[in-house]
Amino acid sequence: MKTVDSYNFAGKKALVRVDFNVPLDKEYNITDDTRIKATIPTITKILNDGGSAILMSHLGRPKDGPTEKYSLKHLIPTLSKTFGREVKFADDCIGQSATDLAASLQPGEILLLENLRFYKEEEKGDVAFAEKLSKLGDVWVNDAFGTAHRAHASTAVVGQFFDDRVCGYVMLAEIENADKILNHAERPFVAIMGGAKISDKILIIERLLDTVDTLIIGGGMTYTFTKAQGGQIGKSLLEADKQELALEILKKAKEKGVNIVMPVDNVCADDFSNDANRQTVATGQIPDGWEGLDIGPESVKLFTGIVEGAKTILWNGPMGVFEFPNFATGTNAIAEAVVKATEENGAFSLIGGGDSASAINNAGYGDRVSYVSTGGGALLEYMEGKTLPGVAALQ
Ligand SMILES: Nc1ncnc2c1ncn2[C@@H]1O[C@H](COP(=O)(O)OP(=O)(O)OP(=O)(O)O)[C@@H](O)[C@H]1O
Ligand SMILES: O=C(O)[C@H](O)COP(=O)(O)O
Repeated sequence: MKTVDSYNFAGKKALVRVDFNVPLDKEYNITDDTRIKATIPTITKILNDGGSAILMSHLGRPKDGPTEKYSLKHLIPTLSKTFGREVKFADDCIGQSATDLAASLQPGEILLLENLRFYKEEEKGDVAFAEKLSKLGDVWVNDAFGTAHRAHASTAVVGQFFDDRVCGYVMLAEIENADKILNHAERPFVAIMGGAKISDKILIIERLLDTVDTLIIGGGMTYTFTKAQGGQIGKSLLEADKQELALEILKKAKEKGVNIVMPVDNVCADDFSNDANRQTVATGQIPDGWEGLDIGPESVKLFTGIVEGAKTILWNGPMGVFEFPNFATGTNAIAEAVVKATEENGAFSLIGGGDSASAINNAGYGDRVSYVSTGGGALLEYMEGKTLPGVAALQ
């Protein structure tokens, strides 16, 4: 596999697939720019070599063609600031305007194409669409790890039209760090899985049972386990059809000698809102009409004690509804414990993308853990052992 390090971009127009699928607020301000910052090394290398960069990405999941809400033009001010130069914008990713702008691009210049998903052909992996994209550049660079689990035109199919397919720094770092966890985990290895649904995490949980010493489960998915074991969960999140599966996981963990740790108490609310009335109750004793929205103080003590003694940590998914400050205590406490283990115990800590990454970044801890992944689904699929189409296309 060719990598950015070993490739000389002098005089080349690099067509770079990035994952600029970043969260925007109502005024189109970027609320977490991790994915943009992550691409600085790759783009800087291209420009410093004397090449130019044509950036292509998706944003959101537009259904009906061009939509203001999903336009990548909203990223231009941030990109220009990040790269310290004007970033040009093509208001279409193919067609005459994109072709002309790409053709006139000079060494050291950056061009951003409009949202690829404004064409349904992108997600379909349409070959003719991929070929049109390929005409814009001389070499294809894939640095979109966050979208590498999609076999789309720009992430995979386009590769066949280039002699030179180059793996970017983000992609390399993501794979290297995930492999450290999968293949070289120092013990004790503790995985913390949270978030809303068991169904999204089941494959990774099963895979982890083969490698971890302790699996901590928190967040909304714990209530399905509690209910399956006969506990009272009030109106907490429940995947009723996954109760069997929950019991199956517990059984498998026992067989494999993995210690599964779940909350012993929960902060519950009488309404799904930050200002709801709150009470802390033991696990399995949530009254009717109440729902668990965070782990309780005893669980925080239990979980952080385990995390602080770990040598390898994988964290994916929040411990509660951390978007509500009154229910963010558990998630923030885990973030602090991960930092402590990393700094004081020399642990290697990898934070799975999406919500856990924004929780750790918003708490200001992004630089104090070993690695914050830019991938959500992509990281999980990689860790489940799947071949990612975006990686396969580079090989
Ligand atoms: N007890 C709970 N009740 C309801 N929702 C919860 C609860 N705990 C966590 N959540 C919600 O789960 C969501 C995140 O769950 P999800 O399964 O999407 O995790 P994730 O985004 O995959 O994690 P990551 O992004 O770190 O990979 C958050 O929006 C959070 O509010
Ligand atoms: O945010 C992500 O996980 C990636 O950008 C992929 O987006 P998608 O789930 O809409 O394909």
